Amino acid sequence: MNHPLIVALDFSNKNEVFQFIDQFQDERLFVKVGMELFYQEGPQIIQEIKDKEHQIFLDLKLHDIPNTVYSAMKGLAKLGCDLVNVHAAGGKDMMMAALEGLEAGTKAGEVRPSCIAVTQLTSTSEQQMRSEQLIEATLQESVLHYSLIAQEAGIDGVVCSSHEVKILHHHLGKEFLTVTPGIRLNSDLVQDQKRVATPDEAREAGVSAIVVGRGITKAEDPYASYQAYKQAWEGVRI
Ligand SMILES: O=C(O)c1cc(=O)[nH]c(=O)n1[C@@H]1O[C@H](COP(=O)(O)O)[C@@H](O)[C@H]1O
Repeated sequence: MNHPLIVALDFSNKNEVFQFIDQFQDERLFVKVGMELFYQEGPQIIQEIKDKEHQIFLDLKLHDIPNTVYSAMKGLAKLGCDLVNVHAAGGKDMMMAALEGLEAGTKAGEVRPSCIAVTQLTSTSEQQMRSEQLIEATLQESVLHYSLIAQEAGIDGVVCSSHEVKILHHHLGKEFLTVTPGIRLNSDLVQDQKRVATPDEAREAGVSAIVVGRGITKAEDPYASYQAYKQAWEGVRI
């Protein structure tokens, strides 16, 4: 993965999606289709976006028993996305089933989508994690633990916040993908996110890909905002 800035297409219908995408005539984007859009427009939205030659992260965060996740991933693999995800809390067997489903559903001659596991949502604080999930470890320890079981299951990487990336690199190596939402420019509102970072901080932490939604899609000038995020994210990578 070549350090993409992934734009979260959190829109409720395809008119809004294409109004947004059509502003980027000269750019091949990496976009994220999440639950809001997928549940309302269905699987055909994926092909319509692919027809415009954009790369796709299908973010449905699967979390169910291994058999169900296997079958769901087998179906999703046929859509030909670049990246999909599961919740690491579903467990190692479930993550292995997800990968087997993806292998089974990928068309001959095509590469299976990369699969990453959500560790602790970026909208979760350490205090919430402790009181609501009854996890006594620190948030970093919990993210590291989920990442370790994801790696043992053969998963390609994780979704976490930029704050946990250095410790993941230390224990899991730099090849293991780290995809971080909760990205904000200093001038942006934090909204419902808890563990946020700027694009520069994410780059300095060595993040593989950042995910940006409202900071771009709800900006007065989405194209200018995308360019501002991209510039900050690309900076000078070491
Ligand atoms: O899996 C994700 O993409 C995800 C995981 C996570 O821990 N936090 C998180 O915010 N996301 C997604 O990343 C996007 C962030 O959007 P903004 O907060 O608007 O930038 C949303 O589409 C979320 O669904």
